[in-house]
Amino acid sequence: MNWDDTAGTPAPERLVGASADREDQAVEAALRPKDLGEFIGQEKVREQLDLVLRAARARGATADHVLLSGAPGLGKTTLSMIIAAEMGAPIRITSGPAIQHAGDLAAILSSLQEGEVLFLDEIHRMSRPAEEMLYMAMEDFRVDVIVGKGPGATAIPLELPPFTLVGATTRAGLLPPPLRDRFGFTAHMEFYEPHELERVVHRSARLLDVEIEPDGAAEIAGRSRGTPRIANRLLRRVRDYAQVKADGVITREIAAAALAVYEVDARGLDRLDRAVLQALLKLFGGGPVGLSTLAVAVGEERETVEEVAEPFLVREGLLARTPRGRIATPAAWAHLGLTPPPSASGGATGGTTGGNGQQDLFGT
Ligand SMILES: Nc1ncnc2c1ncn2[C@@H]1O[C@H](COP(=O)(O)OP(=O)(O)OP(=O)(O)O)[C@@H](O)[C@H]1O
Ligand SMILES: [Mg+2]
Repeated sequence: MNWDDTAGTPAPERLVGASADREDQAVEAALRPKDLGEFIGQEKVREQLDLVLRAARARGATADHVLLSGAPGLGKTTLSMIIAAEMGAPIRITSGPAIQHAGDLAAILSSLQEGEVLFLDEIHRMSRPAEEMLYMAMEDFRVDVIVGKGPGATAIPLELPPFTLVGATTRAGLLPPPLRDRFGFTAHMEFYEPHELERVVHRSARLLDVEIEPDGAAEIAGRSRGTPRIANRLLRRVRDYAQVKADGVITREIAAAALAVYEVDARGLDRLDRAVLQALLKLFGGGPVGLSTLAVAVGEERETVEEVAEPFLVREGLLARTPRGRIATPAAWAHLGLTPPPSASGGATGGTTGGNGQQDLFGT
């Protein structure tokens, strides 16, 4: 299949995509660690959160509001549930987009029990009026409910029981400072190290009753882009393969063969990622080349290349965005097993073409 075939139709969820697809949602509940001890990695966050929660418990108080920030699939929802469990408190789950009006939020807040955890996912997508109501609720455990309209409208103050707000966002930078400041504790979730993902894979394999060898887990972990959700998803696909093609046991060979079928390479790049790199290297000598040109070369939308493929390539140090265009790094040549031409700039010493050095055939 050529990438062009999918143009105009919604792209299927990528095997290495970080957001949850339908299948993930169905199985994730079963794989979620239930307490801090079971939560793998994120040492700093765990240690800090453990102190915050222990101290609150010792005081017999409600825990401070917590903001969880980090990329999709790193464990924000999981951690919010752990916070409630550790506090022995019930949890109410909602999200920014679900709260369109301040009244929606008032209804939720006024029905909270004392000590309850309110998990507000995608908190950066809340409406402005709701956000302002939340400021007061977080700080003073009080909301003003507006009754009536126009000049006759009155604000009726409503006391709230103390609660813990756990906000989650993939875009901490988008939160207005007054909101960010009202959290007592902010946890920045990092991408996981391969050895941590190996533990995630072993743990999930145990829960799914799948037999896996340490090398098999390492193979899956190395292709999971630092993200537990992807590790769990790859594990499921490898399990299928092991059952159909072998005796069900996941070895390194089985994991590698299975993921080759799904075109996820040793570093976690999929077909689109590799198509972008290949075009950059083979057609444009490693760049610099404009985004639009690169997108045309792989038969994709500009946005797809920029938002779907590039972030991981940049994070992996395979591609760099420069004012003159996209360039490949030496690691990119090595990853695709290609030798850079002697003139390849790699971004270090200017381009190989005239003008601004950018090979932009179609304009940007
Ligand atoms: N530290 C961890 N240890 C073990 N499993 C984890 C860990 N973090 C996440 N997971 C697993 O990864 C999956 C995704 O985690 P979770 O849903 O909490 O991510 P998220 O940060 O809320 O993602 P999103 O931004 O898409 O909402 C869960 O099934 C969970 O089991
Ligand atoms: Mg989540």
